[in-house]
Amino acid sequence: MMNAIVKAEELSCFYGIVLGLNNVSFEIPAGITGLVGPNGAGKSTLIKLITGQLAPSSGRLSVFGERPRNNPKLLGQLGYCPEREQLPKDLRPVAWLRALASVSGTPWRDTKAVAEKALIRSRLGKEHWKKRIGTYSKGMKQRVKLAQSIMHDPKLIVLDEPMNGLDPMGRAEFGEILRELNEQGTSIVVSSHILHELEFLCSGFVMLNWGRVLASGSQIDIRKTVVEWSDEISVRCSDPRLLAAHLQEQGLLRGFLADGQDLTIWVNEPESFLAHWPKLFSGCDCEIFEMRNKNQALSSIFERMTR
Ligand SMILES: Nc1ncnc2c1ncn2[C@@H]1O[C@H](COP(=O)(O)OP(=O)(O)OP(=O)(O)O)[C@@H](O)[C@H]1O
Repeated sequence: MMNAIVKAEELSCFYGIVLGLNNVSFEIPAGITGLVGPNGAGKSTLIKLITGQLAPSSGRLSVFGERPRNNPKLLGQLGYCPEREQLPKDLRPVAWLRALASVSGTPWRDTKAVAEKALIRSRLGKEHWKKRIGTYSKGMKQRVKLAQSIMHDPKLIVLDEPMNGLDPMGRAEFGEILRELNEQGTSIVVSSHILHELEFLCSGFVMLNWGRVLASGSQIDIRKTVVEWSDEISVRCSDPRLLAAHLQEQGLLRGFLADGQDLTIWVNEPESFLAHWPKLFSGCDCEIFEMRNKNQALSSIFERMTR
């Protein structure tokens, strides 16, 4: 890939014998990229590798062409927004950010401007600046954390599950802020265990599960992969032949096999089928007991990610 900003080659990271990431290779271009996968998939591990907090156990990872570990020059170009909340309840946001900027080497007289600019960019309304952070909503705290990560004007911001706990409106607003930062030239890597949360925001994804990359690339690339993996679907139901006829009438099937209460179907457009199956099954007088993809692992991931 031309101009990859993050490149992993056969990258592994183990915690003792626990597997964090297992031999993954992928590239992330400039733009907004989602790291998606269920809990324990390896998202935080990857984020900690990108931000130099962990060292690879084997393989290579480069960010803007350089190794992140023990690389202060590179780390100065990265912003990190951790999953955990580590904000002081009793401070007001400007005081907190000024302290951080000062610790990072900004001359004290400049810290006010730096802190305020970051709060404006992360869209924390000025009317809230006089309140203590402890009184803030989840969404407002996220904005303070974001401001914290962009004070030094990084080229890449990495955010670990920033949408967690936000309501749909809060997620949409936070997405807007990230999009605006990206339009101003900052690349963004953002993780979530819910694909749906990031679908509207990210141009590309790295999909992880059990420390492995299931798929990576643009939304279009990934959809193609998912389609290839899951065109065979098994259904246990009260009347397989009736259901097969119902689906066939709608032109959805390439083929089917009915055996007792088991129906195996090969669908033409798995992605759309899996997204709409309740609607497609409705109107058929057949009770559905269970539905599985040929690739079990994928079906559960797919379900969890697309829910
Ligand atoms: N400090 C650690 N010590 C031991 N094992 C760890 C440590 N951190 C993560 N792991 C393990 O590594 C694997 C990947 O975890 P990781 O936190 O990267 O996943 P994740 O996708 O970020 O999940 P979550 O959304 O739950 O944070 C899991 O099996 C996890 O238990």
